[in-house]
Amino acid sequence: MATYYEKLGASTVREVVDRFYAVILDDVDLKPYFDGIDMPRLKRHLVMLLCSVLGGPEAYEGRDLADAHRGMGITEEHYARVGEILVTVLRDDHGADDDLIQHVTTVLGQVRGSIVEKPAEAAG
Ligand code: HEM
Repeated sequence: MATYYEKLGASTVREVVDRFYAVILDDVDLKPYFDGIDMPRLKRHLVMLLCSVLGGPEAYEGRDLADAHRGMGITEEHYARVGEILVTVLRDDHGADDDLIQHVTTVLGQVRGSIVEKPAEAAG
């Protein structure tokens, strides 16, 4: 059976990552996190990560996600927004099917705890 990676294709993954960061850098709340960041390197690492999450042969050679995001004070809300951007780009711009979206959503749930440092305030 074809992996998600085979269905989508490596060049599509690169397009997804390009578009993903373009949308993020266009968001006034998210942009400041990326000030001074080496974007080509960041893109390369996210492409590797996404390829391996989707079942491709690339090994992820970036930093551990908790180490990479430590001290940024990423909020629950910003994490959710970034996750939505990724899902929207995959689904609406690149026609990813429900199975693939479900898989990515599951992984986003799994890594959330390593990236979010400021959980949403409890209501009330
Ligand atoms: C949604 C899930 C996320 C994934 C899968 C993800 C993935 C990654 C990856 C693979 C890297 C590169 C690590 C390395 O340098 O080796 C990275 C770095 C980074 N991420 Fe994320 N990220 C996520 C969410 C976020 C959010 C919500 C923000 C901020 C709003 C963010 C901001 C950054 C920044 C600024 C860096 C660069 C760190 C540096 O180079 O010093 N990320 N992320």
